[in-house]
Amino acid sequence: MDSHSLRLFLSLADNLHFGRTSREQHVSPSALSRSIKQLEDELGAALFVRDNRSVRLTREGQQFREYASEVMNGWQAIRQTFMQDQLNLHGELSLYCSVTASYSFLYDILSSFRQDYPRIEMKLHTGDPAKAVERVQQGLEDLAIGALPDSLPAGVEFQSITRSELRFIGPLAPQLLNEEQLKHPTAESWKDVPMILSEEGLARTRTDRWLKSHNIKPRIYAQVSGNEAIVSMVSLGFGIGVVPQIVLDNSPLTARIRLYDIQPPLTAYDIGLFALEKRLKDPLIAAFWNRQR
Ligand SMILES: CC(=O)[C@](C)(O)C(=O)O
Repeated sequence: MDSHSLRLFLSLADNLHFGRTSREQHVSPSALSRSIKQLEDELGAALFVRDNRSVRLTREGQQFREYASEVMNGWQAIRQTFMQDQLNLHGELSLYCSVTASYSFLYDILSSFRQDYPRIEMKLHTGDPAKAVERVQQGLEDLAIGALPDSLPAGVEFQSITRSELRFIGPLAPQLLNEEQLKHPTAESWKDVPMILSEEGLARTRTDRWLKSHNIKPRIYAQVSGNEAIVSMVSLGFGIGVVPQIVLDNSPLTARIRLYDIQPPLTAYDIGLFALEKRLKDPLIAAFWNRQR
């Protein structure tokens, strides 16, 4: 039994007409019959007497009608209270994320959050997601979005939102890696390959580990902060780089870069929300945190 089946029952009890009830409640006649039948099975009593022409409530049906309308009134009242609480919650919430995150999955999250909590003002700060955890730790942000590190610092909570592969990318022109270099990356064959790397963060650690496992000492052309900046440097032909797929999916420059198939691939990113554990009790932070689950 759920609020939907109670609503259908009450409507049929008012209308005493299957066709009209199914139209009013936007359900098919067969779904309506099924729902009523299920209620009757659960209760072990017939609620309606049906014959070809008419529908009538049984005595049990009349009793159940009183019960159902009390439950529905209680349900409406509690929903109203919760909605009022949401509407009353107000203040500022700061969120740090990359430009990519703000265009992609965060867009939907923020637009529905705003509908439910119209009086909470979001302060969005964009930057390099490699700084997400430290910005939350330093108390500069209430919440931040970034990739889950191999070990999460004590006191910081993480909640996953999406996954994204880490991809090696290069410019369309000039061609910086040939087939041989891709199939057999060695210190010798890669020694002159220019690389654009993140200054810090997980992509950097994972790339460094990969390079080391092939004994490659990278020729670092530039170190940049933020994945969007890596894509733009790479598309300009300055070097090859490593970025999460989601950044490519949202980049205006994808037509100017190529993807390299490097095996085995780097470990994918688990992208999500960070907050300080001790601050999760703050009603504004909790409102945002708990609705992602
Ligand atoms: C880690 C993160 O926030 C993203 C979305 O993958 C990114 O922008 O790099």
